[in-house]
Amino acid sequence: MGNKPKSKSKSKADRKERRSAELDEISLLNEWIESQKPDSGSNPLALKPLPDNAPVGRLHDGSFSAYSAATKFSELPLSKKTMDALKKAGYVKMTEIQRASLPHALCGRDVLGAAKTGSGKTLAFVIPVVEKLHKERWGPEDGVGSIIISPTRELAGQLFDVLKTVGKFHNFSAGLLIGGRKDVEMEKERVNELNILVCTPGRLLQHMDETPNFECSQLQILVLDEADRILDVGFKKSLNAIVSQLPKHRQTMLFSATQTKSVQDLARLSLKDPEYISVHEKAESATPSRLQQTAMTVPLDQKLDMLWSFVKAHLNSKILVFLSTCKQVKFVYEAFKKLRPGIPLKCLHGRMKQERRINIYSQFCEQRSVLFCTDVAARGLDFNKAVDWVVQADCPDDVASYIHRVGRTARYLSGGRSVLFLTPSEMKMIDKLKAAKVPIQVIKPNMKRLQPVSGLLSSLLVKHSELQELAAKAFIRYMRCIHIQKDKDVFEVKELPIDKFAASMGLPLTPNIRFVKKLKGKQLSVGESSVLELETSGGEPPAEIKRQKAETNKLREENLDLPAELLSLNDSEDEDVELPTRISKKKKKLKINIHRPVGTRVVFDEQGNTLPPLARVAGANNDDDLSLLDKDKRNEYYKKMREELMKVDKVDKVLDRQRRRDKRIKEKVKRKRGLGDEEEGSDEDLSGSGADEGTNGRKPKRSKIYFNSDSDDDGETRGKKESAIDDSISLAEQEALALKLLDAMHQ
Ligand SMILES: Nc1ncnc2c1ncn2[C@@H]1O[C@H](COP(=O)(O)OP(=O)(O)OP(=O)(O)O)[C@@H](O)[C@H]1O
Repeated sequence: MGNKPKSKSKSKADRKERRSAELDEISLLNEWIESQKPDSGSNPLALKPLPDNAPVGRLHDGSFSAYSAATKFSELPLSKKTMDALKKAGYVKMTEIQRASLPHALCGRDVLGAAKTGSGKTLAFVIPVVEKLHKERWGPEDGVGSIIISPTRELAGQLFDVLKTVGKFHNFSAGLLIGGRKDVEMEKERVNELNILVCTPGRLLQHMDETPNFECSQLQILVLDEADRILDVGFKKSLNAIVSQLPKHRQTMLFSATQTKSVQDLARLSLKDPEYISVHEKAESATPSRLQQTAMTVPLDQKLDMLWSFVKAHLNSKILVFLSTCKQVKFVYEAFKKLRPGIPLKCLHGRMKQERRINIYSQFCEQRSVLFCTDVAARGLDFNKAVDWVVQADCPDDVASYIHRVGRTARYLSGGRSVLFLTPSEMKMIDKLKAAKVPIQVIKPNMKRLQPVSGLLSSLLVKHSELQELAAKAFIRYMRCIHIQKDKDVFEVKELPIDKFAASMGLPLTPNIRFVKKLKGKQLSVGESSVLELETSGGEPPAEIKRQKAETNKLREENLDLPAELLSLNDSEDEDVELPTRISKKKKKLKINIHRPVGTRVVFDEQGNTLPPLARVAGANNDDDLSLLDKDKRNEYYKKMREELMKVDKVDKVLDRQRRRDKRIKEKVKRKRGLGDEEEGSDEDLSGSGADEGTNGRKPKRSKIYFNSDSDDDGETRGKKESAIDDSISLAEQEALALKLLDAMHQ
């Protein structure tokens, strides 16, 4: 007790002493930074490095060491707190981008930094953020001092971790503001106390719009990681809205492996004489030197076979597989999982709940496994233990996207390998990659080692109707994705073997696609009924809208936190889907494709649910997913089913012809009736006569019969009446026959 006042005064004195030491340190750092500023526009990498063990900081003569020539963190004018944290994390030597940009950034300049993937850009902006606020003695009452914006939630989370590492011994408050989190109300209460925000654009804008008293008028530093992505059209509106609420007087830093060079973009951010730092601009390749890159031609309908074979051949690796849409990721993941390849499988896409996304991300960091993902994982992510392979099963949108995807492997000093599957029509991508200094080698796949998976998939789809729906959606999404791609040199729907592709996914029939019209075409091989052609009746949307839509769809795939006005540009989830396995909500979706191949008619049960064509076989043996793989059994079943369906088709055609004839006659009768009215009198008379048919013994007039045939008479009467014009086979008989056949199929 007696000691208490003493220790209190001691701790007060300690605090005072610490504060004064901190102030001294800050003033020394400011002096050091100011006196040794690198020339504006100079490249620190061109300077001769300081000799080993050379003194750093204030020298004997009162001058300071030249930090622009620093190669180690310890040679930079950094606070002790930051230095200790870097040391603790094991960071000693700087990477090239860090050496080139930190001297400029530490003296408050705007920086536009570009360096290969995995080259350490994160520390190049996190250190200046922390140092700036430290030197300004930023505290909770000062509000938001720095904002770091990332295009994806996972990347924002990763940046937040690096910030925690570097700021470990500092006293700032920092917050991760990303969409998909439920605690937004709590966030709103606390966001005004945060000094550093790491966020996605949508969530930041949400706070700007909704959080009372949220303001960033004191902002010191703004950072855009993956800047070219954030400046891209998909984020344009949100970024403009954000920037309009920030003070113009601030430091701005933009980093990416594929940096923007657009003057317009930079003007939007009001950069002041930025330092352009592109450390690998003169390098031989735009990708890491330890990365081995290959590409191979894989016909679209063999893609899944190739992917399956690849996975089976690399069971001890950590593999990242990129596909172009969420639905494909879901389908391939679910289907392959059921086929148990012998390695854990995971999937990551923007439609997943945030918690699950985080779990999957951390599991993949730790485990040898295959992660199927969309471009949500393409940028910035640094999976803890090295990724061995990046497989691009679907062609990336452009060269930049390729570079970021392959950049998930061969990071920092480690090596890695990548393979790109290209359909024959996508091979032009190779020229584009080579022109952008990507050393990619085209190799021939070893077809002997190909393990076909399509047969297994069709069996799976029989058993799991939900998988059939998923496959159909994946198919449609893929087609739409190709359709909206802006680079038509590479992506062309018309070049794709659509029916074969659907079959390779195990689909019993090719789903209809709303945005395209099926037309007969010569590109098709026998057995394929159609090619897809753009529907032109409504007129093509202007290129910019198409592009915005494509971009927005892409962002949706990545589930970035988009503002509502951008989301409204999007089609609803299933807009293009006309699935045989579900009843569409909108009436107009109920289209019948009369051109579909013979034998692909869909069968419904009593509840109106469709039955997969092989459901009967599946029902016979439920124990094993692979039980339907008896080839003979399956072929026999297909043959029988085909015959039955052909019979039904035949009857359908007769019925159709009959109906059309009925219609023609009806119209004729109507026309006649028009005349008859004049001749015979009232309507009453007409209908009455028809109803009386057979009772007065007179042969009724044909027109009256057909007028009545549309009434609610029972089938028998109708049959009798119809027999008056066609005595070969009645409509009722034909319908009964059709029903009988359908019934036979159900059993
Ligand atoms: N100076 C350093 N010393 C040792 N390791 C470092 C250093 N700088 C960065 N790293 C490590 O290198 C890896 C890649 O760094 P980082 O994620 O910052 O790369 P990047 O350039 O941002 O890549 P991308 O373009 O893919 O976003 C990380 O694991 C990081 O911890």
